[in-house]
Amino acid sequence: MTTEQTTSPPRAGVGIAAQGLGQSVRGGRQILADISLSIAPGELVAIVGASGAGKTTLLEVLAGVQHPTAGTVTYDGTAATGAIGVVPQDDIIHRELPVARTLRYAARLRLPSATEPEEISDRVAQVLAELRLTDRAGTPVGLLSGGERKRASIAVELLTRPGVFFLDEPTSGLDPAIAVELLRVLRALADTGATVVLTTHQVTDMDHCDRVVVLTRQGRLAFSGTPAAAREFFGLRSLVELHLRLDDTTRPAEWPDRFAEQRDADQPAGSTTDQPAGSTAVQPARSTAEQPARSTADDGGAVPPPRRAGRLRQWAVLTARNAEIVARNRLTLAILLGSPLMVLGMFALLFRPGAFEPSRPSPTVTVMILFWIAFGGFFFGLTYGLLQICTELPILRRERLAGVRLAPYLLAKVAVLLPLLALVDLALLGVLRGMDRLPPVGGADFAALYATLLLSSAAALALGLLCSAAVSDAAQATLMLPMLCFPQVLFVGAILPVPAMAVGGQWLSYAMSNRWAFEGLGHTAGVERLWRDGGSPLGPPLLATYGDSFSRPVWVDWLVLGGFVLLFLGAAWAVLVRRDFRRA
Ligand SMILES: Nc1ncnc2c1ncn2[C@@H]1O[C@H](COP(=O)(O)OP(=O)(O)OP(=O)(O)O)[C@@H](O)[C@H]1O
Repeated sequence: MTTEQTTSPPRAGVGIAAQGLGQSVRGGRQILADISLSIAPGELVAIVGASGAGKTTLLEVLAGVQHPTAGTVTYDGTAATGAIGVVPQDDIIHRELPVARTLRYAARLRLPSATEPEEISDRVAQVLAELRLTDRAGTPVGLLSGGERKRASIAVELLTRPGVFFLDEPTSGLDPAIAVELLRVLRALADTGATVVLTTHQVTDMDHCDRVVVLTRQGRLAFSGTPAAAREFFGLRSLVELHLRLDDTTRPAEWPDRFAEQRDADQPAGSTTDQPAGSTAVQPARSTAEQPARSTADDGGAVPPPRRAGRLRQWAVLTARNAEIVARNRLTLAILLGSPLMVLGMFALLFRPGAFEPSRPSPTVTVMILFWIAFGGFFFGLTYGLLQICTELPILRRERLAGVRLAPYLLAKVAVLLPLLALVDLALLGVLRGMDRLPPVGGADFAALYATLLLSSAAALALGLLCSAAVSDAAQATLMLPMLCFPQVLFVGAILPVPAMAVGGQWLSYAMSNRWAFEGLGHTAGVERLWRDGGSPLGPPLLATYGDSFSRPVWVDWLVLGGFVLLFLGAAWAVLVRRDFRRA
């Protein structure tokens, strides 16, 4: 670890007051009960308790990430949080990008659109120095050590210079020396005026903090005050024995009751948020005189909401970041482009040339060629989209909290994946056309075939994004694949013509984007004329079974496919909105 000097401009810390907090989950189980406490600006605070005691829940409620079922949280006396930094437990930043690039994208997403590039560079350099990561700036996040990754994760939130940080188990999984180093970084942050609240399992972390908030297994407040006061309150020489002491009672409610009694005795009537004797000595990390310029809330006004980048800027930044992630992940790129090329090779091996030859056409082969091209476009689009969101839900959650909007997020996915699909679709049609697996259509008709296929891929991409938004992980998304593909094979009208389907099937076929792609391709490829007038006796009877499938003008198919694109994207947006990244 380097020991370079850090520049830590003063911050406006935020005082937090919680009153009567309760949190219940589905089924009525209460995770937190009647928690009242106050945290002064510039304090470094550890929330401790046994596993499952509700530490993360309390942290998220204090941060405004979860809404409590009872009680209130105020920040400098107001309900508005202002700028806060939330650093989740998992290392949830993209692993492919170097640290400095990650911070640059994060800064462009989080800072107002008008921020000059030089200012962003300065801010990134400052934060790298502050978290002692300058010499790791060019290293991909995935290659950092655990402690460095944690600091990189904190650095992301530091960019906006928030007055309060919430960190969920920042020291978990770190070796003791690295954990101490990280706590020093957090101490330094608090010393610049920021309020820092963290959860921890490590009792040794407590001694680095100004205040410890102790929860019982039942999610009740057993204590809030200085580490020294905690030792006195629990009758311990060292806080190492705290967990044993908490469980060392036949009556679990004993500690919260004692704490409440002591607090009531020490506080003026009506006050329930302060500490008992011994803990009232807790001061902000800096005295009032030392406090840096405070937010307007100090003067009785509301903490101003954080300004953030506009939608267009967010879309541009997310698009650039997605493109860089894809470009840096060579294997992913090879799979994205390589698997369609393999399918193309299979088509070339499967289908003989000349099926569209007017003097001796092969009507059944033409159906299959058109169907499989349509299905190929659908399948590539679907698989491109299916893993996009579910594999980065924690990242999205974190970025939502930092003000990233869902429409730019979704459209940035489309902006990177659609050009790749356009390449693949062009290769598919161009190669098959060059190998005489398609009719020798002119430029305009080729463009029409391409437009149909690309729209079909776009609809499938949007469907993939929708499903990816709806599931919880990659395994669920993969399990959806057959469910999504089978109907797009069975109800398209290629294997069984639409007029030959049962009524239910006919209705269902309207909802299959692949049907419209298949029929649009057939119309442009001149299937109707070829079967009716070509030199195959199979043609006219086959055409009769397909009814008017290929007679519709192709723009109708385009309209329907365009409608599917909008419908699926809109639904993906709505699903993400409903997911409610703030747990209720
Ligand atoms: N949304 C939820 N639905 C149901 N139960 C939940 C939900 N969120 C948390 N819980 C439960 O509430 C309890 C407290 O969870 P929480 O994650 O806050 O505990 P914790 O003290 O941070 O635990 P750990 O130290 O193991 O991370 C746990 O038993 C957890 O299973």
